[in-house]
Amino acid sequence: MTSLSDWIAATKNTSALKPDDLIDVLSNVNLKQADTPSPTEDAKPAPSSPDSSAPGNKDEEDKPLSVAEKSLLQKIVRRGLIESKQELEIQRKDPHSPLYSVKTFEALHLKPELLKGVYEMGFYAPSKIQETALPTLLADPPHNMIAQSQSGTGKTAAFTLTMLSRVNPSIQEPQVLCLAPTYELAIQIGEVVAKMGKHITDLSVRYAVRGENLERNKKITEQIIIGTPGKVLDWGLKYRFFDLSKIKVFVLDEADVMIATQGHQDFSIRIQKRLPSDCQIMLFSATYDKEVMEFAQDMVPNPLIIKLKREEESLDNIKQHYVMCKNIDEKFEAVSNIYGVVTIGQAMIFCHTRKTAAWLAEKMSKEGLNVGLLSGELTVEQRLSILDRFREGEF
Ligand SMILES: Nc1ncnc2c1ncn2[C@@H]1O[C@H](COP(=O)(O)OP(=O)(O)OP(=O)(O)O)[C@@H](O)[C@H]1O
Repeated sequence: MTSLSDWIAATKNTSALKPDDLIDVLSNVNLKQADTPSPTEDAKPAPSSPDSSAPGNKDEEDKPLSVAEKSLLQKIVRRGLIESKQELEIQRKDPHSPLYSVKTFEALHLKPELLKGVYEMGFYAPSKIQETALPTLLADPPHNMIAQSQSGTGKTAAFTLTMLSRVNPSIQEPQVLCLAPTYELAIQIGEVVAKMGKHITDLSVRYAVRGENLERNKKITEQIIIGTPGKVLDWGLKYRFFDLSKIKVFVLDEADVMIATQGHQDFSIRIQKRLPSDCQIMLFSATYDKEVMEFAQDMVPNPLIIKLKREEESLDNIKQHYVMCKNIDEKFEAVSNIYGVVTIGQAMIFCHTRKTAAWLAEKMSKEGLNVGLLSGELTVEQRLSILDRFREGEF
């Protein structure tokens, strides 16, 4: 069983109250302020509790999310940029290459149509990782790079910018190859390419993912291929739909997810071996443990390695409270009391089991609140849709 502080994980827009006023109001609903994160609560659930029907508890049957699904959800949840205050750790294999960073996109001397695309996406200044990565990625001769930083720090935008600045739209053949671990992640990258490259004329992208097929003896004319390793290997090596030796830029995104997916690592290595020696290779990963590091170093010769330490979530402006409840009905009462005294714009309530979540959602809906249910039985697409609707303020 969990306490209310597990239920009420994040609330925002708690009316116009100042934090101290809020504490006063909350004390009236018997909330205690926590010195430490959520206390444990041993109280047994009342008979009416959905948790009490343990034997048939469907939550035990929850299929865990795959690494790729987690990564996709994280990408969607974190729509905005995470601006890190952490120092970058930079390792250079080539002692002669200059180490510098830029504070503006203009300083990168991008093609005007590309700069326009960047600005239209609302990017006014490079993110921390972009400041250091971009001058190196865009330098001539090109440098290889391994970059590790958590999701949302601007890696996709950094390699997309590099792909788009190196591609020659007047040549109708693949010059840029980007590998992603899943169909969904490939599409996400394609969307960024489309937005950022919107003003580049004659540029097109071909997805090499499940469901995409080509007639034998066809040649791909799109300049950028974004795909999953198996399909790309088939198209490049087995069917020769494009010439791997003409690739100028090779990106391997989500390397940590890649190695967690059966077969992807081998396929990626086989693709990499067919690339020309002057091809620029970039590898990105949210984590960088030993296995990822070994794979990265196999894939990327002579790289600049950039690592950005994970940003600790700051709790400075978040006050935590808890209510001691004997059972789940008391918990519901506590939630209702809070809703009774504070105007809550939006809230996320985390429950211990999906059954509890469904029960609570139904009870709250009956009280006239707009509630969305997000739990294990939904597909990734359904979850994304709920998150989108939440973001749009529907709940
Ligand atoms: N320089 C920037 N200024 C403002 N927003 C940015 C900038 N760079 C990226 N973003 C935005 O920040 C979010 C995260 O960026 P991006 O997807 O490139 O990060 P990432 O490290 O690849 O994370 P993920 O793996 O989750 O995609 C995106 O919404 C992107 O549009």
